[in-house]
Amino acid sequence: MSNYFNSLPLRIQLQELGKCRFMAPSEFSEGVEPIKDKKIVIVGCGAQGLNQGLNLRDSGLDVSFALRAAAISEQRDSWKRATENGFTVGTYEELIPVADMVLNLTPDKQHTSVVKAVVPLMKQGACLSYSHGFNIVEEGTQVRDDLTVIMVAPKCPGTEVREEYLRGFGVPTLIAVHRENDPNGNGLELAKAYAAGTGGHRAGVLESSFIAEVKSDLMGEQTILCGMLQSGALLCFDRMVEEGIDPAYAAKLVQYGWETVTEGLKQGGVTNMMDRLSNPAKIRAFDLADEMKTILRPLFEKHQDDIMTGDFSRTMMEDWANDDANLLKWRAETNETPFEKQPLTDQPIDEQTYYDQGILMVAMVKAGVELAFEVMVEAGIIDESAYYESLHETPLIANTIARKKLYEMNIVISDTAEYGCYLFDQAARPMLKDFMQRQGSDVIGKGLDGGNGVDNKRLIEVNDAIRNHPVEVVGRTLRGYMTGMQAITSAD
Ligand SMILES: NC(=O)C1=CN([C@@H]2O[C@H](COP(=O)(O)OP(=O)(O)OC[C@H]3O[C@@H](n4cnc5c(N)ncnc54)[C@H](OP(=O)(O)O)[C@@H]3O)[C@@H](O)[C@H]2O)C=CC1
Ligand SMILES: CC[C@](O)(C(C)=O)C(=O)O
Ligand SMILES: [Mg+2]
Ligand SMILES: [Mg+2]
Repeated sequence: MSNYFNSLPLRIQLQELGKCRFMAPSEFSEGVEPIKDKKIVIVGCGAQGLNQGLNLRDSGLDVSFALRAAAISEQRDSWKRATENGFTVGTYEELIPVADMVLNLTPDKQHTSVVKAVVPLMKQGACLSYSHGFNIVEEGTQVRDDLTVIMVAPKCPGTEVREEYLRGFGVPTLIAVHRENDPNGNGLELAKAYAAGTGGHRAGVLESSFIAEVKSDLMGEQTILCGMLQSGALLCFDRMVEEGIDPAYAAKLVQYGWETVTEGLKQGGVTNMMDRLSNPAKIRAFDLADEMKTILRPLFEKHQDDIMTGDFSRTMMEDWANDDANLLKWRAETNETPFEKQPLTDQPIDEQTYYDQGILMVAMVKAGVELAFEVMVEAGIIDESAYYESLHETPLIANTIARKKLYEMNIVISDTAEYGCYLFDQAARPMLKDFMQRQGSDVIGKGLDGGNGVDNKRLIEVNDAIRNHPVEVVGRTLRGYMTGMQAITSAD
C-alpha cells in the first residue's frame, strides 16, 4: 500500500482538499430513519467507540461491539466498558457477518490489521465506516469494491462527544464517502443518518472528503488543539514558578484556565474571549499573540507541509514499526513534568480571575487559533473546516485538561493526535524560550496593575483586527447555527 493522496493528480488533490459543504439542518429531517433497521457493529470500544455507541443506542439504533478474542477472553477494559454499559459483545466471527454497518473505531495504527481481519467477514454490500481517514488516505488501504466506505468524524474527543450529546447538543462532525467505494450510491445517506445518531447534526455537519478530513484533523490536533495547549501549559506553569507564584496556585490557574478562557471562545469567538479582558490587558494580549504568531508561524507551516507531503505520516508509522518507542518515551517525559506532578491549591479562583491573571494564556489561544486557521486555509482547507478544527474544538480539548491535566488530554485523544502533539511541543517550547523569559507575572499569575486607560485609536485598531480576522467572520455564521450550545465551566 502507498499514500493514496500522493497517488492522485494535483487536480483531484485540490478538489478533494476543497470538499467542504455546510449541510443545512433540513438535510437531517429523516434523522436516523435510513439506518433504523440496520445492524451496527462497532469494532473497538475505546474513546470514540464507547461514546459513539452510547449516543447511537440512545438514538434508537441497534448497536453491538465486536472485540478481538483476547479482549474478551482477558476481559480487557474495552470488554468491561462494553458489557458494563449493557451492549452485546461478540467476536468478529459472531457479529461481523450479520452486520450492515461496521464502524472501525480502533486506533489508527491498528486499522490495516483490523480491516484485513474484518473485511473478509463482511457480507456483500455492507458498509465500513471510519472516524478518521488516515488508513484510507495516508496508508492507502483499498477496500473490497462491493463495500461502501464512509467516514463520520467528530471534531472532538470521545468523552465530549458523549457529554455534548447528554447536554442535548452535539459536536461538529465531518462526513464523507470514499470516492472509490460508493457502489450503491447511498454512502452519503448512511453517513448522514449515522451523524444524526451521534448528535452531530445539532452542532453542524460538513460534507467533506477523506482527504480534507485527514489533512485538517492532523494539523488541528498537532498545533492549536493539543500541541499549543500542552506547550502553553508547561511554559506558563514554569514561568509562574520562576516568578515566585505559589506552584499549587500556578498549577490550578493553568489546569482550569484553558477551560475557562476558551469557554469565552466557544460562546463568542476570539472576540468574546478578548472582550473578557480589561482594555489594557486586551491590548497586551493582542501584542503578545502577534509576537507568538511571528515566532511560531514557521513551525505551524512545517507541520502543515509535512502533513500534506505525507512526511508526518511516514515518520509516525516508523514509530509504529518501532513499537511506539518515541510515543511512549515522550508520554513518560510529559507525565514527569513539574506541572503534571504539582498538586493544586484549595484556594478558590473565580472565573474572571482566570482571565485577568491569564493574559498570556488568552494570547496563546488567540495566536494558536488564528495561526492554525490561517495556515490550514493557505494549504487549501476550506474556512468552515478550518474553523471547526481550530477554534471550535479548542474548548473541548481544554475540558479534558481541566479534568486531569495533560495526562487526561493525552489519554482521551487518539494516539495519532498524541504523537503529533509531542512533536509540536518539543519544537515549540525551545522556540518560545526567549519570549517566555521576557514575560512577568503581570501577564501570567498576578495580572496588570494600574487603571483602565488606553489610547482610543489603538483600542479601535485592536478591536477591528480581532473582529475581522477570517476565523471570526466564518465563526459568527457557524455559531449562529448552534442554537443549542450549552455553557459549561469548572471555575470555582
Ligand atoms: N480519540 C478521539 O477523541 C478521536 C479519535 N478519532 C478516531 O477514532 C478512531 C478510534 O480512536 P480512539 O477511540 O482514540 O481509539 P482507542 O485508542 O480508544 O482504542 C479503541 C479500542 O481499540 C481496541 N484495539 C486496539 N488494537 C486493536 C486491534 N489490533 N484490533 C482490534 N481492536 C483493537 C482497544 O481495545 P482492546 O485492546 O481491549 O482490544 C481499544 O479499546 C481512530 O481512527 C481515531 O483517529 C477521531 C476523532 C477523535
Ligand atoms: C484533537 C485530536 C483528535 O483529532 C480529536 C479528538 O478530534 C484526535 O484524533 O483525538
Ligand atoms: Mg480531530
Ligand atoms: Mg485526530
